[in-house]
Amino acid sequence: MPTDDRPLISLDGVSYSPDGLMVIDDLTLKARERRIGVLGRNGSGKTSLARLMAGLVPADRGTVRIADVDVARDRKGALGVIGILFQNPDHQIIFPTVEEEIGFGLAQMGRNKAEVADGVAAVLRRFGKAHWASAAVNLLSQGQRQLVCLMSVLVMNPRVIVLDEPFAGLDMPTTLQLQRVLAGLDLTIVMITHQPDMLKGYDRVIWLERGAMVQDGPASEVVPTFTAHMTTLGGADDLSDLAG
Ligand SMILES: Nc1ncnc2c1ncn2[C@@H]1O[C@H](COP(=O)(O)OP(=O)(O)OP(=O)(O)O)[C@@H](O)[C@H]1O
Repeated sequence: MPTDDRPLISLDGVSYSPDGLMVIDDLTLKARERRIGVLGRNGSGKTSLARLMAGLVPADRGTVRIADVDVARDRKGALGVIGILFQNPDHQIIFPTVEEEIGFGLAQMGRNKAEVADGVAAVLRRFGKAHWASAAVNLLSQGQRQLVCLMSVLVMNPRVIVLDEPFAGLDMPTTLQLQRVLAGLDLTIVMITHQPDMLKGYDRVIWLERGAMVQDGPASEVVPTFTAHMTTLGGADDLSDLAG
């Protein structure tokens, strides 16, 4: 059977330099793996890379294509191929009720009212949360709000989701529950984190420093090197090495 060898994620010579500061420096990345991690210290450019991948900011040089969609130029096309989940759900949520929040993306994609309602009901059912439909988002816990954000992304049926430190601020049981939900998703996940233990078993891990790749390989190779390096840095006797 013929296979499609084109990369699902394709960054070509991407540079991003807001206010003249080089944040992402000539990055090229072709990826088709299902579980991809991006590791790096504070300020290494991880969030900027996530935003570039989702097409939320345009590259100053180079192109970002997800499933052949130029995500910065074709915003409507981008919604159907890539979704992003931020660290803080409150930076993502804009509507007062769960159903409005989840339906927004579908409306942006041009779906009519009935299609939006069907899509929202289906994703709520899928997660056993049909009773949340008319709930006020601000009365939910942070973990529940993060799940609303995840449903808001999944309802658009993207090929890829980028998760930018999605468990920060969540307690251990909530983190473990959300991790289980994510593990069961039949799509490509790009997990942005500075915590190597989040990437156990990942097919591919990119270690980013100062907007450039330090190492690129399976988690079993990159995670131990990254951890050893971070431990050495953490053992230094002052704060002079704080990034930024
Ligand atoms: N729009 C912008 N204007 C100016 N500087 C920016 C902008 N976006 C990012 N930066 C700078 O680029 C660097 C990388 O930021 P980024 O948030 O991408 O890193 P990060 O690896 O996600 O960091 P953290 O782990 O601390 O969230 C930082 O020094 C940040 O201040």
